[in-house]
Amino acid sequence: MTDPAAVQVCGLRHRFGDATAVDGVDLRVAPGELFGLLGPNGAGKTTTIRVITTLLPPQQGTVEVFGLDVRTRQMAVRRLIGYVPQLLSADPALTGRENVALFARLFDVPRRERRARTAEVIDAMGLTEAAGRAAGTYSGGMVRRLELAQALVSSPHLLILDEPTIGLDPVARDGVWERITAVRAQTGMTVLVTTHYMEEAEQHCDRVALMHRGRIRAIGTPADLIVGLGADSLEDVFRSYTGDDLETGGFRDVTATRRTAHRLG
Ligand SMILES: Nc1ncnc2c1ncn2[C@@H]1O[C@H](COP(=O)(O)OP(=O)(O)OP(=O)(O)O)[C@@H](O)[C@H]1O
Repeated sequence: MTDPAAVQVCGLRHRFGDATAVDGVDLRVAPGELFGLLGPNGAGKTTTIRVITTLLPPQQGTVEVFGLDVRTRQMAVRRLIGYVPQLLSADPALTGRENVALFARLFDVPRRERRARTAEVIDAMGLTEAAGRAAGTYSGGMVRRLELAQALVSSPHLLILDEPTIGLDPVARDGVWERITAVRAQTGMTVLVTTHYMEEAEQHCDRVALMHRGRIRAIGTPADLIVGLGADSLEDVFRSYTGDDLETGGFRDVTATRRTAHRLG
């Protein structure tokens, strides 16, 4: 039997009242892959991710994580996943080390392994020197890396990151990607990331899915999508699928940036 996909989404649909957020999504992420789910604000990316992480039950369609149905094996799925949401998940009053240790307890890292595991992920995220300081004193990039450490402390098989670099300056963004890439190289972990920074997706993702108005419009390696359309960049590919939506406020950068800036405010 072939190994199950890290994530298998079939015919997923999700409505909020009259609005359809996800409109028949099919998606397969292979084990070990770094997969990017791309799309403007409102495309349905976060809703899709919330179903994959078991935070929202699927209304229609099926979702499996390493062969486990999110509907019937919720707890088993949660144990396989590390999730960094867009919104705050670090406590500004706790030190970096205390924040990570808290996640180690929450995610049932065995007591005798907690201290070493906490130190290991803090080190992997380049936060050893700052680990004794309150997270409220961290820069935006450090907070992101702290949240990555929190998600990694339970050694997840699948790391899910919702807009990991939003609101960060280019140096901090590079720092976050550098750490993600290093952990992945070391562990072979599967990474599913949403981003609307096309150049980052082009540079770091093995494959991407372009999502727009609840549907997947294109899926493939960035290079194949670019060559397939005779485009110059992934940004061009995206524009050809989403049309004017990019200009008419599709990427509400400012709102999203503010949301991040206020996370620890
Ligand atoms: N809890 C909710 N109640 C009502 N509508 C919602 C809810 N969550 C999402 N929506 C709507 O569903 C659609 C898809 O939203 P979703 O957050 O999944 O998109 P997204 O691609 O992740 O965008 P963003 O980058 O802004 O997070 C949007 O029109 C949004 O307004």
